[in-house]
Amino acid sequence: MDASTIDIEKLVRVIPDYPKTGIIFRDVTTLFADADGLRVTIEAMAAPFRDAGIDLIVGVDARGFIIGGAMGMAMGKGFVPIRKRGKLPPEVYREEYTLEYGTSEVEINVNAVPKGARVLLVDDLIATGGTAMAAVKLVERVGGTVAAASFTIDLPDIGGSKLLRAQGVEVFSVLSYPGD
Ligand SMILES: O=P(O)(O)OC[C@H]1O[C@H](OP(=O)(O)OP(=O)(O)O)[C@H](O)[C@@H]1O
Ligand SMILES: Nc1ncnc2[nH]cnc12
Repeated sequence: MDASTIDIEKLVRVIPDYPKTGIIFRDVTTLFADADGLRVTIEAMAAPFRDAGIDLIVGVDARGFIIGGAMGMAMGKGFVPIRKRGKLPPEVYREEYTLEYGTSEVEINVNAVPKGARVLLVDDLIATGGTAMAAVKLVERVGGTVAAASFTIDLPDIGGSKLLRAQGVEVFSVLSYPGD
């Protein structure tokens, strides 16, 4: 099956008012539990960046890890994790940020990215862009550049993808939900 014959949107479960009232939660675990859904999504996320001179994939704890390893395999690149606070061994850099339903802190190992590396940032979803902007800052602090970012889902009206583009990052998403 290819992207034209599988409706991946149908595989994303929608949960209103989770984890807080007013949030429409878009759950990709149902999409990734489906073999064709997983493959078609990863291929679609990788396709725009095959000739973009990407050196490395970086993904954010935890749903970004499901995508990150698969993207590394699909593109023949390595994968580096950005983790929630306290999960990586020293030495790390840390950034605090706000997301659609709270605040959090993420970390990267100080030597995780070769100096000057062109990074493709991947995650399941961009809403406020708080998580992605924290990831951009961490990659820059270790000497790399986020050249592009690929998401399964964009919630464009919340503004994160616009913020990221304003930083000079090329942004792609497979699915988009205006109005969320
Ligand atoms: O654009 P933002 O408003 O920052 O929201 C997007 C982030 O929110 C979710 O992660 P979450 O922090 O819920 O962690 P999880 O992957 O561990 O579920 C999602 O996987 C993104 O990383
Ligand atoms: N609406 C949403 N659905 C799933 N994950 C999210 N992360 C931030 N906002 C989200």
